[in-house]
Amino acid sequence: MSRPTARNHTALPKAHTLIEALPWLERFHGKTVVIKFGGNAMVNEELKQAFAQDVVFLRYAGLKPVVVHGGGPQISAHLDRLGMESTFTAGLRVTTPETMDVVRMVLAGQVQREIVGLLNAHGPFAVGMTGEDAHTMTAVKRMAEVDGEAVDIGLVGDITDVDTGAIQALLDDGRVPVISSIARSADGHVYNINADTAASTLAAALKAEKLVVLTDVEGLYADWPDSDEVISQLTTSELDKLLPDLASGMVPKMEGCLRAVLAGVGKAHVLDGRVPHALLLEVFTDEGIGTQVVPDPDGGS
Ligand SMILES: Nc1ncnc2c1ncn2[C@@H]1O[C@H](COP(=O)(O)OP(=O)(O)O)[C@@H](O)[C@H]1O
Ligand SMILES: CC(=O)N[C@@H](CCC(=O)OP(=O)(O)O)C(=O)O
Repeated sequence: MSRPTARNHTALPKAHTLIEALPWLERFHGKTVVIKFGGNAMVNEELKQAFAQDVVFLRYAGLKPVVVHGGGPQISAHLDRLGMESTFTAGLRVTTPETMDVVRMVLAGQVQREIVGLLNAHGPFAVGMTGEDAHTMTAVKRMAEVDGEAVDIGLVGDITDVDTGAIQALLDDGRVPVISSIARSADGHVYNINADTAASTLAAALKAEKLVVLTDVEGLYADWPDSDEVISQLTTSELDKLLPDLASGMVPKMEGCLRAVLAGVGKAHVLDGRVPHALLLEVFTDEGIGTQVVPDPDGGS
């Protein structure tokens, strides 16, 4: 079979595309990137495989990707199959002990396994774990806030401590940790953690270079749901002012981005996971996609 020659007229644009990645490869080599793969971004096989290719590409390019996954729609679908209702208060799932069993089974037993399988089709990279493993995330019970009142929503937790030891050991060994948003409390309860919160807390604890949140919208809309104009960049103080006006789906994401950048993560991005290879485009090209949160120029909040 004959190979196209290097003089082929299609070769130069390809070389330009590869060279465009060079400054980013230089900048991010050896750096940790936390990627939150939302349940709503796991729409079809093609997108899931493109996501796995991107993560493995980052790994081969010398970055240290850490995947934190969601699975809200998958949990709701399973509860539905069991004839159990899904109830959300202030964007958080009301989690009874029976619901928690399903959350744990779907996140750690189904969604995480699927992502691990997709990544490991490329090599022995992915190792699945939950926040329970090796005390990676320790939680306390979290209440929801409705009209200024604290509401009990069951076994929903907030992370109080992160032990990055197990994740670091996996990264040092060249692995890609794939983490489900479940955590244990010091007194042995298992809590359901919002996956955006888990990803941003881990990004902060790992002192990641970047947090990338993949979801099912193009980014943060300025005037949602009335307009689809995406805010391309926000500083932490601009985001802080905007947070009280945001609708529920975006609150944990944008709160997480703010928390991560204030804690020293270089940048946080919300990207459209329905666009194939959105992750790769964000990390390795000059293309400005989605919404990025950057530190204030003066270093303040
Ligand atoms: N200002 C906003 N900009 C974009 N999306 C918004 C905004 N406010 C609320 N949303 C909603 O947030 C959703 C994303 O959150 P969520 O459904 O929790 O996704 P995921 O499963 O990826 O975590 C969007 O699909 C949209 O319906
Ligand atoms: C407390 C809480 O609401 N937990 C979420 C955990 C999964 C999640 O956050 O998944 P997405 O990122 O796909 O929404 C839930 O039970 O749905």
